[in-house]
Amino acid sequence: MPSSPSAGQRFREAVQNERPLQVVGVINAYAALLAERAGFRAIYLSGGGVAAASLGVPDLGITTLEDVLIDTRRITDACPLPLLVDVDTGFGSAFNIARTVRSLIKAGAAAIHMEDQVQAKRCGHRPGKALVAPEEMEDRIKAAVDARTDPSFVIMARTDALAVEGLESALERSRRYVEAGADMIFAEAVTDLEMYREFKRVSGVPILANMTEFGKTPLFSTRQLAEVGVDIVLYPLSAFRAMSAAAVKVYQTIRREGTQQTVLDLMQTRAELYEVLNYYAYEQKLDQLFAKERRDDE
Ligand SMILES: C[C@](O)(C(=O)O)[C@H](CC(=O)O)C(=O)O
Ligand SMILES: [Mg+2]
Repeated sequence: MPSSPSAGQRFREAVQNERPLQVVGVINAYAALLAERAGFRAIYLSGGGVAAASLGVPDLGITTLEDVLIDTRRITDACPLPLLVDVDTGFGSAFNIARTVRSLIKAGAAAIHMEDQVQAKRCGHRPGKALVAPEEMEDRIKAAVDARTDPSFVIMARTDALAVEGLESALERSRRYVEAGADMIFAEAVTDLEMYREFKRVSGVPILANMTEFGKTPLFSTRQLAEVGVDIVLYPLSAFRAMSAAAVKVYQTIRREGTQQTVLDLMQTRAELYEVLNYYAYEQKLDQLFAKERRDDE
């Protein structure tokens, strides 16, 4: 067991210290550095984001544990903030879920969210979702909890039931998932602010609200969400959507105009990039090392 607070402990502390805790999606290690500089205390690896950005495929359960681990490791190597990772349905049955949990802890993740959809899952804000029985989801949660090598590692259960079975069922499932060992609840595709209050009441654990854009949930403010007891607010793909729109503009302009002159103001400058990466400190280190080598040679 590590002596300094584990990633899971740091995530739990962040949930306590900031109310509600804003968690932003980081599509790669560099985005994680940008989020850290903007002042966020926790970051997120989106399943839809791994699918789209790392593989160029839709969010339909196509990615594997390995795909998610690669992105997780790169992010946790670069950035100390606690990372919540989307593991979709856990990547298999009980033993696979155990492996998912153990591997993600080793990869430096702080928390996972796992959902009650069938393995051929869909984005939570699209039609055609199908769920497993609550008993099967309870088994998934028990497998995850049992596999934890760090008791602070956060197992968050996501329920997609609201859109499929209605509010009563979603609430009942949340209650059961907490009883099975889930530390926190992710109420997916919520349509009314007041519903969060119900999720909080029945589950009695921290609640996450997903403020993904262009979906089923209105873009509530942190103040509105705090009033109904939400503990964590997620912005899974906001920066990725903005980066992608900027990229389209830049590509189209260069192609059309034969120069990037008119889109320079969309770009981060070289100096800004280097500042984020601490480039000059690396350069100085190199200079020192080489100077030392030269002295050693003399
Ligand atoms: C949170 C989510 O699971 C994700 O993978 O980022 C997605 C987000 C989205 O597609 O907008 C989801 O809500 O299903
Ligand atoms: Mg997802």
